[in-house]
Amino acid sequence: MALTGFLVRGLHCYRKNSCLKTNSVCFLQTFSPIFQLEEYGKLLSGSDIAEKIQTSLCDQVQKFKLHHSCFTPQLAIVQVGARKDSNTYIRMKMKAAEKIGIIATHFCLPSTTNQTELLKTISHLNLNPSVHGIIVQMPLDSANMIDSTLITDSVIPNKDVDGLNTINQGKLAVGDLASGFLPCTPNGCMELIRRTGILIEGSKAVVVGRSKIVGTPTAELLKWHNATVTICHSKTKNLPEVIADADILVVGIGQPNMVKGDWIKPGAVVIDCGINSLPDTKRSTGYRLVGDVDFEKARKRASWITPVPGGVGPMTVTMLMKNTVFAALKSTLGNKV
Ligand SMILES: Nc1nc2c(c(=O)[nH]1)N[C@@H](CN(C=O)c1ccc(C(=O)N[C@@H](CCC(=O)O)C(=O)O)cc1)CN2
Repeated sequence: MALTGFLVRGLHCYRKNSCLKTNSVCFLQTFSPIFQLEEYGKLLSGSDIAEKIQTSLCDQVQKFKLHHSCFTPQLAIVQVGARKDSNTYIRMKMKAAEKIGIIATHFCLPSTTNQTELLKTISHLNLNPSVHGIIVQMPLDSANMIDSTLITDSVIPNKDVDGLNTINQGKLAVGDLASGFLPCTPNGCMELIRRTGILIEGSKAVVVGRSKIVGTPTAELLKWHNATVTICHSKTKNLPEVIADADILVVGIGQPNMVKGDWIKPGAVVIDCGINSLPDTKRSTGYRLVGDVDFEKARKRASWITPVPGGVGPMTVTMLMKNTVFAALKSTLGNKV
């Protein structure tokens, strides 16, 4: 391990106490720096953090039920078509909801569904007072042309637990992080970054990708947490040089192993939002999942790095659950939340 990497890690770890998967940060702060001379960045396990948050959400729901016996958060998951990946994600959402005490209902519409029919389904859910949160699983797998922005905008803002409605995205754009819903993957990324203990304020953050679901809102969140943010996209020149300056790197471009390990600044926190499936004949499934970052090489330079699978994905599901519980609390307590 290069000395620079070791020093950066030392500083980074010293800044703030953090609640982590392992007790490694406290360990580093308390004992001899020699223990910092490890060769690899620490794994930032979204699976472990997600499990802890889900347990705490479950406790909150149970406690609240003691005072409001009829309190049961309800989530409607709307799917068009039957994409295999979407089926997997919806199964994960249903499982998490059950664990927490949220009633999740899956509305599975055929791929022949047209825009008018989909809008009608959403309108019913908007009007149903027992439904607190609505998510339309993306991408839509329809044989018809459907305007996905029109669809996400048709979910009323106070049930938009996906945070993709233009009203909620607008709130985020102007720095109102409290009154609406934050989109799930970006909120999950922030939670992961916070748990490393890195000081976000004043840090240099680079976000690769400008999608509505990941890149753009993550950049907004980092900006409102006082990082200096650079957004990169397909037309960015000198991407490796821009990435080399990042204390915090968030990547969401959907291109397997696109970000190379030697582009990473030693000591950087690396959050990989990519979930790409590559053929792998050695596995019974016939494929393996990889992120957008070349994990094996990047972990030799990063201070913290998320794996794929088990990184950002489980946090996305968990933030959806958190938003749903919040939506149910708001609808029960009104402005007192
Ligand atoms: N309306 C939305 N659509 C989509 C969103 C979203 O936030 N809102 N995000 C993604 C899909 N997604 C949630 O919907 C999601 C993606 C990945 C995971 C996850 O936990 N993945 C596992 C691997 C699962 C596997 O075996 O394939 C992991 O990374 O460990 C959860 C949710 C696009 N659509």
